[in-house]
Amino acid sequence: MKVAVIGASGYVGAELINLLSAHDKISLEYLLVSEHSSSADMTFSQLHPRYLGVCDLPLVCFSQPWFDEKVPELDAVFFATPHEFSADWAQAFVEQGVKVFDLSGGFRLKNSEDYPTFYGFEHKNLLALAQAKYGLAEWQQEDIANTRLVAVPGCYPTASLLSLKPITANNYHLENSLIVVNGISGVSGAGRKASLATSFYEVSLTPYNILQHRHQPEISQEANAAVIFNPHLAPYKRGLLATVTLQIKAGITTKQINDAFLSAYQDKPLVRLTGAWPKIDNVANTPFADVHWQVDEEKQVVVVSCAIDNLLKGAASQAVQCANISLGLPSEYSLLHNVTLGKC
Ligand SMILES: NC(=O)C1=CN([C@@H]2O[C@H](COP(=O)(O)OP(=O)(O)OC[C@H]3O[C@@H](n4cnc5c(N)ncnc54)[C@H](OP(=O)(O)O)[C@@H]3O)[C@@H](O)[C@H]2O)C=CC1
Ligand SMILES: CC(=O)N[C@@H](CCC(=O)OP(=O)(O)O)C(=O)O
Repeated sequence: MKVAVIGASGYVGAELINLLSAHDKISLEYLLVSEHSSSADMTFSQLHPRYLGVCDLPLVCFSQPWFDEKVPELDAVFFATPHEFSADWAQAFVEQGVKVFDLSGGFRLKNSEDYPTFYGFEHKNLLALAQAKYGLAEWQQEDIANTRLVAVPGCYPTASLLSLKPITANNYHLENSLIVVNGISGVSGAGRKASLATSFYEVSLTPYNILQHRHQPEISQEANAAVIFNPHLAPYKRGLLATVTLQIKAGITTKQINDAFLSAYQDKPLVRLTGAWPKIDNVANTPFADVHWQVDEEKQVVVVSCAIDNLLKGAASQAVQCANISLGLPSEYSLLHNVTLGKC
């Protein structure tokens, strides 16, 4: 599969390029940045010296002439770009027969009216939005294999949904009861562009975007249950933890909950049922999601916690899982033993 990555100068793009460089069924052809990028005319490894000798391809500015000339060479494209950019451009790639893996939120919400509210722009490509499929790799394999446009899940939604879905998919949760998701992310979650709010000296553990974060409708949509989502920013580089508290129906047993998690994940090697509360250090720089839960049958309460690397399972490695599924490969192909550096 011949691919391009748009957003190659960003944090997610860089992780993706590293993973794709190590993938023997995917050939990385072009690395794109924005039309006026400060990284234009550099090589990838000049910008990210950690990858010197791993990937030294040039960073090229995305433009309409580039699209017209190069798109016929491609089988797939990964967007690691701002949401509005992929919302504007993905359909054009799909129309040219190029499969799209969108790592932004440009195609995650089914209701187009949520875009102005949660993303701050009107979605102009409603056909593509209607055709896009959500790509939580452990749960939506068939959709991912059959669609031309995969909406790779957000970082917080990945950890939240891996926690919630074994329960909500079995309808074990008490309908109309409060489901609360508390999330904590490090500063790489905010991307590479400098900002005072995410400057290391400024960051101190704090909630943010309470009751208005764009991941709330995404989690509710995919869990098929309304949630309250409380994101927190913490002073470390990478890694994310989501802890979900929910009420279960009377009579649902600990064994039923345990069986739901086992049956969902026992044949999914990238989701590890750890038997102890997960820690960010155990998943940072890996494609794993570590999950643990506890049930109080008497109070009808379950608490589930999931830790992931926001840039990997929360973005780049999950996109590679989606590409693997599209290629008919096991979703973990090239990820389990290649979490360090690849070659391109
Ligand atoms: N960080 C995270 O933890 C996660 C991020 N995501 C999503 O992935 C996407 C990328 O995030 P992240 O890497 O953190 O962001 P960064 O800010 O680090 O990178 C953004 C990238 O997009 C490029 N870009 C910006 N504007 C345009 C444009 N108009 N045309 C083409 N390229 C453009 C930038 O290039 P340049 O500035 O050089 O022009 C840069 O390469 C976002 O949609 C984000 O929501 C998803 C899950 C987790
Ligand atoms: C710490 C921080 O700022 N995190 C980001 C979420 C990560 C991200 O980029 O969002 P997507 O997963 O939707 O693409 C935020 O809260 O907006």
